[in-house]
Amino acid sequence: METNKKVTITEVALRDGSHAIRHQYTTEQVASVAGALDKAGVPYIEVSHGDGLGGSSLQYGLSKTNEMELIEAAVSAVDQAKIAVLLIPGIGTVSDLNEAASLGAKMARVATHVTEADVAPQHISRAKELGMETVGFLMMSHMASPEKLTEQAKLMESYGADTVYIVDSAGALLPHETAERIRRLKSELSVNIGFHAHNNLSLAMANTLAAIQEGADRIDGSIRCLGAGAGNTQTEVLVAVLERMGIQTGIDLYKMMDIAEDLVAPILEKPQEITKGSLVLGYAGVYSSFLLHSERAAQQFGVDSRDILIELGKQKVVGGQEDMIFDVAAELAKQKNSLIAK
Ligand SMILES: CC[C@H](O)CC(=O)C(=O)O
Ligand SMILES: [Mn+2]
Repeated sequence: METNKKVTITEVALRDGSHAIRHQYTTEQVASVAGALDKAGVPYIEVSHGDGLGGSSLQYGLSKTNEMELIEAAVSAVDQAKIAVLLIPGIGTVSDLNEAASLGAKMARVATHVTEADVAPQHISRAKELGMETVGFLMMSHMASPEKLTEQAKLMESYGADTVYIVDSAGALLPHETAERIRRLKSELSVNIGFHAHNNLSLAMANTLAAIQEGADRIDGSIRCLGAGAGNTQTEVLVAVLERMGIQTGIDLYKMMDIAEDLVAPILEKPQEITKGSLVLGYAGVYSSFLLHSERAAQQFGVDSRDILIELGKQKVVGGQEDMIFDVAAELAKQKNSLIAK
């Protein structure tokens, strides 16, 4: 692998990690983690509800703290780092984006299902008008062929995205599939290409390195693996690995290790690991953010959460269809009860 290369890291624990702690971040936690990440040299820190701006709802999970207060706290805590926000059109609105920008957010990551980039232009243009850096974030990328993904990535580029991300929302991609997708985007687009992994099949690091090898410019990580499902590529580990490979991130490894240990570990309800539930997310190709919802539905309906996830995978359920989790659980319970009654 080439050396003297540079990779730009976006830390997503304060957004993707929100799923793992049921959106219970406090302003104190966000300010202390963002401030410490800033001092460690992390260039971009994403802060929002797990499902992006406007995500706080019964459908996606209510936030303990209004995300605008979290964004404001993060902005005040940093000197060099830029605060990013995630926005899924339809969940987040242009007025959410206006408010986040007025509070000092400098990057908008506009996220769509991998085949639905065409819902993004309005939000990308508004973010640009607001002077924000823009990212087109193609979620559930394992569900599209490399050809389809390239077509959708080109749409994001045509709307003005400065960077286009391949997002492995389910942690389902294998390294050769990641490499193939990044290679195509690098050869057919002119903008920066990014990669966002989930570790459900223990492949986040392998996929990330495959992406970097193919020329990915930007990589997402979550410190202490604090992200949905089994978490993302673990940022402090990535910093160490890239340092060993001679790839520059500008991030201080010792400081990151201390933040992980002293500030982030205490936030976790339990250590991040690949549980049977998160493994099935990757195996069945289901949104990582569905994990806790499925576990709750399994308990409520007395069924196995793995069966719910496998069925959701078969039905190719996508983000925004969280209500299907309960429908599937209810259907499985009905089938189970009718078998018992026979
Ligand atoms: C529901 C939004 C989602 O968490 C965005 C993301 O990080 C992903 O698709 O992996
Ligand atoms: Mn994610």
